Amino acid sequence: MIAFPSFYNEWRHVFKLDPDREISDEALEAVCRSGTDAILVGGSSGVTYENTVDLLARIRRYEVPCALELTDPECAVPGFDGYFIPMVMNAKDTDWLIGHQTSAIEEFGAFLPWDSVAGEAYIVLNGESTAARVSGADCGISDSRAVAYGQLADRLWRVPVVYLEYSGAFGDMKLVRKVRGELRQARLFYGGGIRTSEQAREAGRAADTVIVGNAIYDDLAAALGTVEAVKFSVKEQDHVF
Ligand SMILES: CC(C)=CCC/C(C)=C/CC/C(C)=C/CC/C(C)=C/CC/C(C)=C/CC/C(C)=C/CC/C(C)=C/COP(=O)(O)OP(=O)(O)O
Ligand SMILES: O=P(O)(O)OC[C@@H](O)CO
Ligand SMILES: [Mg+2]
Repeated sequence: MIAFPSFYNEWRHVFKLDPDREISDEALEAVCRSGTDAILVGGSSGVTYENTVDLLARIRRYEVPCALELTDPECAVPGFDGYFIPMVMNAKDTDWLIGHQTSAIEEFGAFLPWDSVAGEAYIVLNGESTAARVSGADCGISDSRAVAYGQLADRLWRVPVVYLEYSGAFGDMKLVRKVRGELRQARLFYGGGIRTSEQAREAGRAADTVIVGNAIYDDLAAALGTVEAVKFSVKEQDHVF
């Protein structure tokens, strides 16, 4: 029997680092030694094999687990602890839901370390974000539609991660709670616009895993403060069956 991937199951707080953005050695050390549960490497644009290898090599000076979000087969660098493959549930063009992923697997699937690979069912909700632009996501969906996307991914497709993505803007925590409350096996990742400890705490109460990205580059001290805020927050309710 093939083991179900679970390298991310205990993660509460994650820092997302973008290979296309510069980070000093000092800042990277602070991020890696912050007590975060993992570093997720990924970006919606400008990610190359070279900048991904370079970032991985620098992160490997530290003990923190490190996973890659695969957004282009060209950037599939070996040596990460795990790999995520995003699928955008609310993409207008199904290429971003299953098209690009299927083509990549058809061509390169034999080289994937499948036991360390997990799908992510993205629901992209900030129309201004790069992920929304790249995938042509329909961000004007109703709450009930977002909940239904989560249920479909979780209950029909058994995708292990549902990712509510507000990249660049702090999202609606009521909706995050609602979507998570309807998941039976998937973990709910939340990411977007976390700039303060209070926002991090709120997100930590609503989601299983909280991802902080852009703040690392814009306000490192505030970003570092989110680790403790998430880790000491208590999730409000657990999965309802
Ligand atoms: C590991 C290994 C050795 C493998 C070798 C074999 C191999 C090449 C296998 C291929 C694997 C595979 C199936 C790849 C899939 C590639 C693919 C095209 C996936 C589609 C990804 C997708 C849906 C992209 C749309 C945009 C999106 C949802 C991106 C993810 C989220 C993200 C990174 C958001 C943050 O972006 P950022 O740039 O920070 O945005 P802001 O400007 O808002 O900050
Ligand atoms: O960059 P921010 O806005 O923190 O969002 C985090 C992450 O969800 C991006 O994919
Ligand atoms: Mg970003």
